[in-house]
Amino acid sequence: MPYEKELAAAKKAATLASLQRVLLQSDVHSKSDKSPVTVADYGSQVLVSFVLERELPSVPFSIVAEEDSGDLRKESGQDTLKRITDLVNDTLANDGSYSVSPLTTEDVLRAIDNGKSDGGSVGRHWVLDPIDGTKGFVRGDQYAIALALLDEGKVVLGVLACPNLPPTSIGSNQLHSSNGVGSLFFAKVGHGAYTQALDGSTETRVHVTDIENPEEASFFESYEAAHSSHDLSSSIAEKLGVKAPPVRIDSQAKYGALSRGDGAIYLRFPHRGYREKIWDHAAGCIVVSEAGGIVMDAAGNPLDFSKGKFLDVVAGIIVTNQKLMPSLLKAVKEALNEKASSL
Ligand SMILES: Nc1ncnc2c1ncn2[C@@H]1O[C@H](COP(=O)(O)O)[C@@H](OP(=O)(O)O)[C@H]1O
Ligand SMILES: [Mg+2]
Ligand SMILES: [Mg+2]
Ligand SMILES: [Mg+2]
Repeated sequence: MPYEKELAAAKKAATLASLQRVLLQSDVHSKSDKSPVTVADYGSQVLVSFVLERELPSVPFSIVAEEDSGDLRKESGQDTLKRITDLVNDTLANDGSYSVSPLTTEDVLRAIDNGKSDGGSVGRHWVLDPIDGTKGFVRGDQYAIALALLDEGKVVLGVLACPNLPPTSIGSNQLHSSNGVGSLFFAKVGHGAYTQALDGSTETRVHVTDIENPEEASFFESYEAAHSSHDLSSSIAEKLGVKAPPVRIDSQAKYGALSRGDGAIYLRFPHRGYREKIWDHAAGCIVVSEAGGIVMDAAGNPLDFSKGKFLDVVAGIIVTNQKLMPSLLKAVKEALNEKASSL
């Protein structure tokens, strides 16, 4: 079966990365674009790179990943580098599946730098967001380890590990895992999407909701208003006739929750000038598509992951089922036109 080994390796990598035990509020740093990064973001990138290299030793290796080692190579980054190294070694030792001598700080820097690839339309490239939703992670809310594989520019498999998303469906007031077990979602092109509890229970196939009436639909959007216009999505929801208030959660956990029918629509409208990155959508996109949903930009184009690390979309990203997409696209067009004429 195509991509079977790769999917198994990706599940193992994302699951191991989700087992890091960290003190939440500490160790938050600011990157040059002012966005936060934590010891756990780096640790996760190291662990995923390490597991993929171990599990797929014969394959040439390319990863397009969010984090880089620049700040950790500076004098001011030495403390953080040490903490990342300890965290990764603790996680590997607790897991026990790999008998290795502890990684050195040099090994850690090298593993982070494995993520330097530019991706593109030729060959195979892993796409990694080691912690998606860092702000959610720091708050103790939703976050995801998101890993996908591109082959000739197309996403062929994806895995989302969501440590704070309960394995049973969420309502708007039950967003947190009550027993501490999270959810894993995975999909392979042409083979459907599946979920299992992050502690490894049996897998079940997932489908997006089959709701046709927008009045019965609920929608997801970013928790952070800086990441997506809440005004625009409420205007779209109103035009469409959605009654329920927005469900705001961080990260690609939104794609996971949508793939199992917890909500019907995901709206994302970044503010002017922001360019989306492939690692923020690749894994979520294949999980939802294989669950029967559709992911498009606001002009109705499919997402193109073949152009390098950026994902150039028209105006925003919208996700829903086949039945609701035509009326959603119409509502989006109207809301965008209204916004343009009011400027
Ligand atoms: N100004 C902005 N507009 C849109 N997205 C942004 C943004 N700043 C950061 N992001 C992205 O939004 C992601 C989180 O998505 P969400 O809003 O759905 O929780 C972040 O991922 P990281 O947390 O991996 O950096 C980051 O890539
Ligand atoms: Mg980030
Ligand atoms: Mg992200
Ligand atoms: Mg991230």
